[in-house]
Amino acid sequence: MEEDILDVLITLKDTNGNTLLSVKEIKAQVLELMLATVDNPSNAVEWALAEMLNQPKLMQKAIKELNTVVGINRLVQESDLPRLNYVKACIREAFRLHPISPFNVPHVSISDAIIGEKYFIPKGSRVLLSRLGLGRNPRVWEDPLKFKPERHLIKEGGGEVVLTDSKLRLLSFSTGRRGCPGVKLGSTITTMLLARLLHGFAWSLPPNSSCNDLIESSKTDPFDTLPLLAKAKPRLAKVMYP
Ligand code: HEM
Repeated sequence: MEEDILDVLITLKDTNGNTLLSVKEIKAQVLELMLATVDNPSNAVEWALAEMLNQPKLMQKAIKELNTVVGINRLVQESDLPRLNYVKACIREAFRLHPISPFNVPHVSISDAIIGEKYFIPKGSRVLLSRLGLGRNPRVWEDPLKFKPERHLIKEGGGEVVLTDSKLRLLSFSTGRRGCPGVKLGSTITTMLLARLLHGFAWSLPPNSSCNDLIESSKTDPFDTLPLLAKAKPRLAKVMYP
């Protein structure tokens, strides 16, 4: 039988052949994986939906892409994801504008370093990267507070949009040896979630929705109120829904 991650954690041994991780440590590892896998995609997708409901033209563009790539006679499959570039651009924009936390997890420098020929970081410094500072930096992003997925589309040659940014112009999965090891899985889950929600349902805002206020307040207080309230109506044939 194939081992899953829990089997691997339980059977890990130290150099003397003794069990490496205690039950408490295994629980902590599993909890961390579950939080990383659930919280990041749901936060990005919820914000992408809110922004797209606030600018219905963007929603229409994404639906057009889904109708072309997938059609309406089957559900979105993993093999469709490389071609759903507009949907991925919307997710990148949600990562840029609405990160799940203000800072990346702290790192400690293991030696003296000079960054960008300007900044001296002494050995032992605790370094925090500001996700908001990167994603909303007006020197990097034109009209930084505007949700504009088009900025992530690769103009020449129509290359594939990916959710990582190795130059750290925005912080999605971070980079380097402590960067997220779940890039492939995280990208698949997030893109599939948004693609299936948009493909399977027509979304609208209830009367007197506070969606616009939510987005406006996120410009001044980025970690202000969620959840988003929205109505979903099936848009595919009845047999398509299990
Ligand atoms: C959209 C989905 C995800 C996003 C945006 C995301 C983002 C991140 C970020 C920003 C970090 C910190 C990197 C750093 O310290 O510089 C991180 C670390 C980590 N992520 Fe993810 N992640 C996602 C999904 C996942 C998934 C699916 C898994 C595993 C199943 C995972 C496992 C981890 C682990 C174990 C670390 C700690 C790595 C280390 O400290 O060396 N993540 N993630």
